[in-house]
This record gives sequence, C-alpha cells and structure tokens, in this order.
Amino acid sequence: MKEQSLAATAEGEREILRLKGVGIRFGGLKAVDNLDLYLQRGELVGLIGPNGAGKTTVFNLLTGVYAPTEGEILFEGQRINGLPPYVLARRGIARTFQNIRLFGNLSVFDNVRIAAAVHSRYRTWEAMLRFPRFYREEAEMSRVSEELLELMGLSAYREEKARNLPYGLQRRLEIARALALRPKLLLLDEPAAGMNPQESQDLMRLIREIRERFSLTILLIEHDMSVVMGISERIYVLDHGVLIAEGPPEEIRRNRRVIEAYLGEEVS
Ligand SMILES: Nc1ncnc2c1ncn2[C@@H]1O[C@H](COP(=O)(O)OP(=O)(O)OP(=O)(O)O)[C@@H](O)[C@H]1O
Repeated sequence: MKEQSLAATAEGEREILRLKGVGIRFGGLKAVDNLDLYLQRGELVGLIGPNGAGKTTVFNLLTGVYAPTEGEILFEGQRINGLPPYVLARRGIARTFQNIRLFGNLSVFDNVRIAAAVHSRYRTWEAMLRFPRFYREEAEMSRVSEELLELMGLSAYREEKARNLPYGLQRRLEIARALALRPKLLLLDEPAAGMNPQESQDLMRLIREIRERFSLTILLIEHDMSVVMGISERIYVLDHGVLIAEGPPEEIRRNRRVIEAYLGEEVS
C-alpha cells in the first residue's frame, strides 16, 4: 500500500498536466468531449486534428478562457478548473495565439517587457515613491526582455512597432512574450502558420532550444505535418471534439482512423 502511494507521488511529480474526462459544451455542440490527456514534465507533445476538432478550445480550457463543463484539469497535481487566465499565467501556463495578438502600436521590446511584469512584486505605492525594489525589479525585467529578444533573433527590431514586423517575426515575438511569463507549460497554437519551409525549419530548431534552455513542457497545435511529426515525442489527435488516437509520430502516421479523419493517404 505504502509502495503504491509512493509510486503515485513519483508519478505526480513527473506529470505536469492531466485532463480527466474533460468536456465543454457550447449550446448543442460538444466542442471537447470526455478528453483524457497527460503531459510529463519536459515533454514536447503535438495536438492535431481537422479544422473545428476542438484543439484551440483545449488551449482555452487550459488557460482559463473557458471552464470545463465536465471533468477535471490538474496542473502540477492541483485542480485548476475555471481559474482565471491571470492566475494560470502566474502559475506557469503561457500560450501563443492562432491569430497573432500583439500590441501592434507598441515596440517589439515593450511587448515582451509588459509580459515580464506579470511577476513583479512591488506595490503601486512603491513604484510611485520609486522605492529601490521598484528599480531593481524594473532593471531585471528589462534585462530578461533583452535576452529573450536576442534568443528569438529579434534584437535588431527592438524599437520597431510590432505591427510592422513581417509575419514570421511576429510569431517569434509572440513566443518571446509567452516566455517572458516564465512558464512551465508553453502552449503554441500553430506557430508555423504562414511560414515558408525554411522559416518552419528554423522555428523547429528554436522550439527545441527553448524547451531545453527553460526546462519547458510544450503542447503544440500545428497543421504543418513536417513540423509536428518532426518535433513531437507524442501526438494526440482530436476529431469532432473526441480523442481518436494518441502515440508517437510514427504510429500516428500509420493510424487508419487518423488517416481517414485528417491526414489523408499522402502523409502515410
Ligand atoms: N466560444 C464558442 N462558442 C461557440 N462555439 C465555439 C466556441 N469556441 C469554439 N466553438 C466551436 O467549437 C468547435 C471547435 O473549435 P476549435 O476552434 O477549438 O477547433 P480547432 O480544432 O482549433 O480548429 P482550427 O484547426 O480550425 O483552428 C468548432 O465547431 C467551433 O465553432
């Protein structure tokens, strides 16, 4: 009995996220139905499926945009159902969006710098009175933001308005901004959308690099099969809100149901 509970604890520590029978209904539509999913710490996992399968809805459930109508979401062993987005961001869940959501009129640097402020601990009155802690934290946040721009290859665009960046760089900036939240779990929603093959390859390399460097767990929605098959250790496949397969890329590629629902014959 004791051994069993020890094993359960060890499993709990390895596991960062678990969804148990999670579902959400929008009126008559079950966008996600009875979903079981887990992520081990440090894993890089793909989430794929046809348009409208429920992938982005899963991200919205994980980031508190929606509360599940059924089931349970555990993050680091704790139930997070229905917690608001800012709490989940502070707990360590960050995301990028399918439709890029940057502050277009702000500089590249400020987009990252604002996100870094999520963890600032000084109080408003300390900022107003310019207390030392305010200056220390401001300097630290700026330093981290500069580093992230450097890492993402964006330093040269530091003062540029975000809206003026080419599309591929805007996607990189979104990732930099998510990293400024110092996440444990990073959710990437179609990061390679609109990129040419070379940009996608560079992005894959970068995603691997940031995972190592920041000890991240990554869940990735992506329609570009060369990216998702090339980078993921495991893949979940949704169709009409239902999980139809889970496994390593080479299994998913050959899975009959996945081929019929999504991949078609050419990828197999
Ligand atoms: N707020 C909402 N209200 C009503 N229906 C919604 C809402 N959000 C999502 N849906 C519906 O839920 C289903 C799943 O949508 P979702 O955006 O999660 O799919 P997806 O797999 O991310 O698709 P895509 O690959 O096109 O981005 C769709 O039928 C969508 O219309």
